[in-house]
Amino acid sequence: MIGILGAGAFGTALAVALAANGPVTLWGRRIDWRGENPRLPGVTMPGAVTVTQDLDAALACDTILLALPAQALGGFLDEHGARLAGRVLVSTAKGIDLAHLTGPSALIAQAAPDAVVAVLTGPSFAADIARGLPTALTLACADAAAGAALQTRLSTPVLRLYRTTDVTGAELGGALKNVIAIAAGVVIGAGLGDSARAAIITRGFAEMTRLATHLGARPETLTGLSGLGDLTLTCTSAGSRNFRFGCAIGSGSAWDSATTVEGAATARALARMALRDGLDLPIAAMVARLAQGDVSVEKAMDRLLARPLKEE
Ligand SMILES: NC(=O)C1=CN([C@@H]2O[C@H](COP(=O)(O)OP(=O)(O)OC[C@H]3O[C@@H](n4cnc5c(N)ncnc54)[C@H](O)[C@@H]3O)[C@@H](O)[C@H]2O)C=CC1
Ligand SMILES: O=C(CO)COP(=O)(O)O
Repeated sequence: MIGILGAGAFGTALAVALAANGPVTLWGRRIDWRGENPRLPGVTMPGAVTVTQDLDAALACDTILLALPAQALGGFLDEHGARLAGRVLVSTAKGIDLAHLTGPSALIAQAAPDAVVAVLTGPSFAADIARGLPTALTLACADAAAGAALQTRLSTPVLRLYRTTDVTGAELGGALKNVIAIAAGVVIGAGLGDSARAAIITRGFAEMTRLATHLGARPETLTGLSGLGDLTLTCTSAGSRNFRFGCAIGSGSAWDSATTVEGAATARALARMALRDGLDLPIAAMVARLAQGDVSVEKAMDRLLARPLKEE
């Protein structure tokens, strides 16, 4: 049976989609809604989904999807990680943990060393998945046989999973694209135009590839759904919270800090990793400063444009 931890927009959307394959237990720490999750308005839960605040019910499942935000995952695992032993654990968070400078799969593997750890990522808005719109994702698992079994188990007629053993590449693609989506939003919010956005996407992709391959990812994973695919979606759609957050920075508009924006903390993590490893990640470093209000949009653009001219 499938359990999902985290009854936010994405956990709820996955529960709705996977209910097509059988019963699903969806756990949230505070379920103060019935029938329709306010984080996913207009979506009714199928009968095959049990929504619960009882963590034991979800932990009784053999396959568990962790749909908590990246910066919340470490705390959750500190408290409950030992109880995840022996399960198949699928991370869906798209971020780098600021405290440990690692992706969610490493945190999970550390908390539950004997578990099979996989990553589900790729271009997919929760609202699209919940509405049953066709979606293609990447399922990454270092254990090829376990990955193939999961691929079958988590695919539905409209949710098409492609598999890879490159967990590092798949996970980093999903985390890093959020940072570039903020940058793309800043460009659009500040009225700098579509040409500048295309430049940010392309140079951002170069940064993503530089860091991911440095950390052991296969370059071709970055050009797949989890990298280029998700980068394209989030840099071009107002459906993305990271992109909208960037737009708000660029236009000087207010932003609701309760909204999950994974790219802000991940940009800070990347800035630290760049320093640690001597890497050049100028867009990520600038996003980190913009997200914290440490630099104006004008200064950020001036600084990026004033960098020495170089080969592409
Ligand atoms: N919303 C989307 O379209 C997609 C989201 N994702 C990823 O899924 C992850 C979750 O995002 P969303 O569900 O959209 O966020 P959300 O903001 O809708 O929901 C987050 C949920 O996590 C819960 N939560 C936060 N801290 C917690 C803790 N310490 N213990 C237990 N529960 C906690 C919150 O109560 C909330 O229900 C993120 O990493 C995001 O990047 C991935 C693909 C698509
Ligand atoms: O990861 C996503 C789409 O693939 C969702 O993006 P946002 O978190 O920016 O809304």
